[in-house]
Amino acid sequence: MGAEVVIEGLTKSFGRQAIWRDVTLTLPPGEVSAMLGPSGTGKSVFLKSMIGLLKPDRGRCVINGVDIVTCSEHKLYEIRKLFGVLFQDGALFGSMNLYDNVAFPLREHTKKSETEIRRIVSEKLEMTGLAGADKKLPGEISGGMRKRAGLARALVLDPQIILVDEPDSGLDPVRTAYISQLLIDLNTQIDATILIVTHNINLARTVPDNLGMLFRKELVMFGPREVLLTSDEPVVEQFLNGRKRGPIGMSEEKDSATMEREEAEAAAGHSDGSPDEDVRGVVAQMQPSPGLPERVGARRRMDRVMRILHTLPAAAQEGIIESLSPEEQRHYNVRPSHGAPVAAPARHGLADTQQIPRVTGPVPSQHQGELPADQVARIPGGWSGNPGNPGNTGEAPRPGSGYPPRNGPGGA
Ligand SMILES: Nc1ncnc2c1ncn2[C@@H]1O[C@H](COP(=O)(O)OP(=O)(O)OP(=O)(O)O)[C@@H](O)[C@H]1O
Repeated sequence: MGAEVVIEGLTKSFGRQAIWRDVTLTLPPGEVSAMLGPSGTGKSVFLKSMIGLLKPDRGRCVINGVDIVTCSEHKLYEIRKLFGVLFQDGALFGSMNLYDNVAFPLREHTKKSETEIRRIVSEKLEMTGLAGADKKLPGEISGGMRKRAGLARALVLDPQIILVDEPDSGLDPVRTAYISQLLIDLNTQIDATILIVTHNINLARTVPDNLGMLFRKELVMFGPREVLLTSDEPVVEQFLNGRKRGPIGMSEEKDSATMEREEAEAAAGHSDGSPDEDVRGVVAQMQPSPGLPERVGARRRMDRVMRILHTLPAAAQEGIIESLSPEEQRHYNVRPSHGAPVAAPARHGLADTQQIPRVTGPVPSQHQGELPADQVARIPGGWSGNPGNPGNTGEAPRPGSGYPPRNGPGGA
C-alpha cells in the first residue's frame, strides 16, 4: 500500500509574496486525491514542496515518520525515492528515445543490470500503452504519448506516492479521459497514494477519492470528494461551474464592489455567457478498466469515509449514501430516509418529491472498517462537534485546516 502523507501548517512564500499558508491535510494511503485551484494559486509549488524541491517557510510534511521539511539531505534523498512525479510536460530528455528516458531513473538510482532494466522498462511501457514506441524520440510523439512516457518513467522505481501535475494540460478531452483512466488503473494495480493537481473539472468530479482546493493563499477545503462536490462555498460553486460571476477574478481574487456589480447585472438579465446549469452534486466515480481486479484503495476509502460519515456535511452524507449499493447500505447500517422533505433540491439535482438520505445512527463498530485510527482522515476538532470522531484533534478549526472552515457541519 502507498504511504500516507501528513501535512501540517505548511506555509510557503517567495520573498514578500505569500503563496499559501497553514496548509493542513492528510493524503490517505493508497487513495487518489486531487487539488484544485485557479491558476497561480501555488498548486505546482505545493507539489514541489512535497518532494523537497522547494523549501517551505514552516510546517511539516511527514512521510513514513520523516518530516521532509526539516530532515537531513541524506534522508530527503531516501524519501524522494518513494515518489514518482509526472511533470506537466512529461519532462523528458529530448535527445533520448523513450526507452532510455524511462530507463534513466533505474540507471541513476539503482545498480540493476541492463537485463533487469529492460524487463522493468518494458513492463512500464506496456502499462502505459507505449509498447512498441520505445525507439521514438519525445519530439516524434504526441502530447498524450509524452504524458504517458512521463508516467512510465515515474513508475520505474515502484513509487509509493505519485504526484501528477496537470495531467490534462495540452490534451483534448478524450485524451484527458484516457490518461484519467490510466491513473485509476495504476492505482488499482500498484495501490500507490496519488495526488493530482488540476483545473480540469471533469477529471476532478470523476477521478479522485478526495478533493481539495487552494484559493486566496489558503486551503479552502480537503476531504472526501463528496464534500467538495456538494459544497455551498461560493468559490467552489464558481470553480466547478466555470462561471465568471463569483469571488475568482482574472487575477485570482475580486473585490466586493466588482462582485456586487456583477450580481446586479445578472439580476437585470445580463448574460456573461456562463452556463446556467449547476454541475455540483456527486457523480459516479471512474472505475478500473474491465478485467482489472477491484480497486482496494476504493474499498478502504469507503470504510474510512463511513467511519467519519456522521461528521460530514448533510449534502455530502446524502451523496455518499446514494452512491452505495443496497448491500453496502445494509453493511454500513445506513439507509435513505423516508418522509423527510428535501432541504435544497436544486443544489443537488434532486426532484422536490425525493427524500434526503440519512444516516440511521452511528456506524456500529463491527462495520467501521479495518483501518487503524491513524489512517483515518483528520477532521478539525470543533467542526464535527463529535469528540468520538477518531480523527478529531480537539483543536479549534483554522481557516484552510482541511475541511469547510466557515460554515460548520451543514456547510450552509
Ligand atoms: N521558483 C519560484 N520563484 C519565485 N516565484 C515562484 C517560483 N515558482 C513559482 N512562483 C510563483 O508562485 C506562484 C504560484 O505558482 P504555481 O506555478 O505553483 O501556480 P499554479 O497554481 O500551479 O498555476 P497554474 O495552474 O497556472 O499552473 C506564481 O505567482 C509563481 O510566479
